[in-house]
Amino acid sequence: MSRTAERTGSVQVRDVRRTFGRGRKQVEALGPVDLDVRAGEFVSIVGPSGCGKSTLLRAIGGLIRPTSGRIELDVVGDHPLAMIFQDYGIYPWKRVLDNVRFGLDIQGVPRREGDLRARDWLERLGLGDFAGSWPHELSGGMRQRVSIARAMTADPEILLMDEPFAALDAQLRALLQEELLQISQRDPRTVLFVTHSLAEAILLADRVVVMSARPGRILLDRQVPFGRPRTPDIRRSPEFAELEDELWQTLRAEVTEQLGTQREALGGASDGSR
Ligand SMILES: Nc1ncnc2c1ncn2[C@@H]1O[C@H](COP(=O)(O)OP(=O)(O)OP(=O)(O)O)[C@@H](O)[C@H]1O
Repeated sequence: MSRTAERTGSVQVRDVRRTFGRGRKQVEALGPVDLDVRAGEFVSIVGPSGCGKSTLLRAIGGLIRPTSGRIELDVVGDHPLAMIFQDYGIYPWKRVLDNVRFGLDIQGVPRREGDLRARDWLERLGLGDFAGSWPHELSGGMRQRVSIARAMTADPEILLMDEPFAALDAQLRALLQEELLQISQRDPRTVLFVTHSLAEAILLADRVVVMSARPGRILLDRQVPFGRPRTPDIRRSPEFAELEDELWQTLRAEVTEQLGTQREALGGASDGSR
């Protein structure tokens, strides 16, 4: 059983802002954002392109510092977080098993135990026969499974997933969504999941948060009206369609506004050049 049985892994984001650059090149990327995620809760984050979703995730993951505000994680382990990115983040020079064991190697877990845990997750993700393969020998979907296996093997209290399925074709994406749904129900833990797909967001999460155009703030925070365990069949229910529609209405307004601003900026630039 994972550490969430001890109810750790909650996340508190308080009045967090992040800017990049200085002077005229300064970009207000994020905030102010307030967000509470309970231990064991799965929260999906959606928002227009460039609104600061990755920035928020990277700040929670400790990869960047907020410009202001604070982030608190209620965790007990020394390595409480794992991140999964769109580009898989696996090392081409390491075989599959070594990639999956990598986080454990860093934690100083003995190799034998690391191998057992890594093989266990490779089996669960249908990659048992590929432990000795090189990443280039795998398909995109298999590589993404390797990065999921690596994150899960580390048994993090908090899992941060940044558009993990964006690079996959529609069928593979649907398959991995279903696998992730099963994994997250069998082995619950705190997950923050960034996606551009509203249906994916609802299928997987307990809550969906919609962010505004940059600098991203939280516009809508909705509980998903389906308990656990659930199956992908919920996609066919009227409640699913209703929530998807509500999220889209909010998101649509933001995307439209963003497009308008971009058009104005382009129009201004071309006027100026005439
Ligand atoms: N290291 C950086 N230096 C300068 N600007 C940055 C940096 N990282 C992000 N930004 C800017 O901050 C804004 C938010 O970026 P971020 O990647 O967080 O958005 P996002 O919502 O994840 O976008 P997408 O949905 O397209 O992946 C963007 O305008 C981006 O250009």
